[in-house]
Amino acid sequence: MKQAVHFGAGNIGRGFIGALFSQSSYHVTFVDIAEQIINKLNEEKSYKVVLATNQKETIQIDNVSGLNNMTQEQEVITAIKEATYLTTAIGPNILPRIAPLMARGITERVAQTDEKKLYVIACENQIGATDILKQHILDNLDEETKAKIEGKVHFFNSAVDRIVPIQDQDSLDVLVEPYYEWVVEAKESIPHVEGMTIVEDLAPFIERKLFTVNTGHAVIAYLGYLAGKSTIDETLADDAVANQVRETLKETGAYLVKEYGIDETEHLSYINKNIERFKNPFLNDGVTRVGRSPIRKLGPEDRLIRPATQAEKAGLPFENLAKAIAAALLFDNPEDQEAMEIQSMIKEHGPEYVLKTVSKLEENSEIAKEVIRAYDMLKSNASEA
Ligand SMILES: NC(=O)C1=CN([C@@H]2O[C@H](COP(=O)(O)OP(=O)(O)OC[C@H]3O[C@@H](n4cnc5c(N)ncnc54)[C@H](O)[C@@H]3O)[C@@H](O)[C@H]2O)C=CC1
Ligand SMILES: O=P(O)(O)OC[C@H]1O[C@](O)(CO)[C@@H](O)[C@@H]1O
Repeated sequence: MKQAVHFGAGNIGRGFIGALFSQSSYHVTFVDIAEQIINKLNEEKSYKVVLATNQKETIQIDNVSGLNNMTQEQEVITAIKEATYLTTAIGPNILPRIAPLMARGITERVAQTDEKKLYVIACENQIGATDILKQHILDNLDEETKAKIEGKVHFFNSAVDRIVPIQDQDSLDVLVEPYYEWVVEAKESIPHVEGMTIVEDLAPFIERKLFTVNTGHAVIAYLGYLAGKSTIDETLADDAVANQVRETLKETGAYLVKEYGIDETEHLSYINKNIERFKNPFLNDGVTRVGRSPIRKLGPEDRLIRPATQAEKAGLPFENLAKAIAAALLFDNPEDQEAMEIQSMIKEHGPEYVLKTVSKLEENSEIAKEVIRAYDMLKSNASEA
């Protein structure tokens, strides 16, 4: 049986990428630090993907097992030696931590005469995530191995799109939305995986996805959090928020249409389709999950700042994006470490400092000024409420 090794047995790992491999007749070895999930995978050897619809249709996922990367390093290395695919859905910040073990697996693999190719794909909400992972892996390889991986280990960037909320931790089963899209940039033919779409140039796909699905979602999450709402669908039921999402996505849309020559009418229907996805009441998706890790989300290449800076460069409006950035600065969820770090920075140095150090916006740039205006307004509205 063909083998896939997937790092991250969480929501996207089990509910999306691992499930597609299993449905494509691969055995999936999930690698994770969560001992409870690994034990369950090895005991139950299967789980269900449950679609978040009225009927709650289920898909049986078989041929799965688990390894703990902290306590079973040698087993992970052996699994990498035998795999066709090596994938991740672990969170962008974790990639540097798993790269050394991946590098050891790759080193042992290419030391053999085996010519079988290995395909590495990071499935994260980040532009160029596989390139970033590749660099971390290369940093952990000796010169001889670096030369040997040429033609044997292939790295492909990808865009992953499926909403998978936080799950009941007692079960391996995963509730997912029915929709999904997995786009992989490859200039050659690669082993077939059900549901994987191959494209030659990922840039329009990942930017369209990140600056529509993820920007729109972030707007709802941060405004919902400020309004004391707990879920995305509950927040979106407020017409003022729905309007704000639409206006923000018009701004990202104007940039995408200009940059990639995307058809305007088609893009409008893509926006509408995504707003409908956010309304799914069966997902019960928390605003704190969608807004999680605001330092990452306020990064210069992420879903809020990049479309704003790109819009500014293109002479397009960015006022609604500025409001979304301001709302992110007010996300003070005590359970979220990054939110707490931002709040301490604001307390000590003011919001301008976060925009300068985290978002890399120039002090007194038009975007920074607009964000601060919106921040003051949202803050005073919140204190009056
Ligand atoms: N949940 C969603 O709807 C979507 C998530 N994504 C992206 O997929 C990635 C994963 O997200 P989720 O599956 O939601 O997160 P998750 O938190 O459900 O899963 C991450 C898994 O990684 C494991 N992990 C953390 N640190 C580790 C380490 N050092 N070594 C081994 N395992 C470790 C955790 O135990 C967990 O099982 C993120 O980059 C996210 O942005 C992309 C599209 C949709
Ligand atoms: O997973 P991240 O990058 O923290 O952001 C949450 C976002 O990712 C998703 O989980 C799926 O793309 C969305 O639900 C949301 O926009």
